[in-house]
Amino acid sequence: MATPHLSAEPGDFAPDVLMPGDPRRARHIAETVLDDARLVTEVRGIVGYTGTYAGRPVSVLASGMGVPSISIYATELYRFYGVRRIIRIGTAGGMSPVLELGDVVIVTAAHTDSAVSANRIPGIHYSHAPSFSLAAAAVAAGRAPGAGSGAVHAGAVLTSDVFYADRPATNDLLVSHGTLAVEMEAAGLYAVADAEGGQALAICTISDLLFRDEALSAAERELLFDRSVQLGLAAFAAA
Ligand SMILES: O=P(O)(O)O[C@H]1O[C@H](CO)[C@@H](O)[C@H]1O
Ligand SMILES: O=c1cc[nH]c(=O)[nH]1
Repeated sequence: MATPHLSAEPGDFAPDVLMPGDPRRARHIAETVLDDARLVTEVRGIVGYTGTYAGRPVSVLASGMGVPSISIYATELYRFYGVRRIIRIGTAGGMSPVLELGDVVIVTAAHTDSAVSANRIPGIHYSHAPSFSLAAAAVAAGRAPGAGSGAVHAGAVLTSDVFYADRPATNDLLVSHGTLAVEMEAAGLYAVADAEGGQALAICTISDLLFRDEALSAAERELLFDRSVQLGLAAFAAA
């Protein structure tokens, strides 16, 4: 049975789903990483594919941008399609000066200004955290020999509703409290996973730096995901 946002049939999605924001990135992952990938949904151009990787069934579905969008797709996957684990394959803006373009951040916590989370549990400042086993497995894969060049970090991000934000003082405070980067979905994914009894992780590639005028082109952004996809697949296999 289809949902309002997914035209896939029951059983079309694997229990493990990689979730990039961009539908083109989802197609690229399906075509270059999965074996025997087949299209299972394309409502609103949000494409999803299911195939195998190293003999294990794996799906990839785009999330669109922002907490509301990823919350819809993650809820429908966990609630109606039997999905158990979702790993977001995203980009993020580097806030901490320890980061360089192309570095990978395994998101072990997500602060947020998102209105979606503001009143999730009234009176409570909710902690947005990933599955410990997925995060630990991804960190271990990032430290393994042959994991590729560029640093792999583990730490907190800001999940923001606002892409074009002008808040240097807030950013300084976040960095002084250990925040590494900013993106727009991880906290929403983690909260939905908690609410639906699923597991989740976000692995983000640094596509631009907020403290220095450097950014990757759209084409470079597309190519840089290979390493985070490999870490995500290794985490699925090991966790
Ligand atoms: O590259 P994705 O995964 O979409 O992630 C980041 O890029 C988008 C903003 O350009 C937001 O969705 C943000 O979280
Ligand atoms: O949300 C995002 C994603 C990438 N880069 C940013 O600056 N913000």
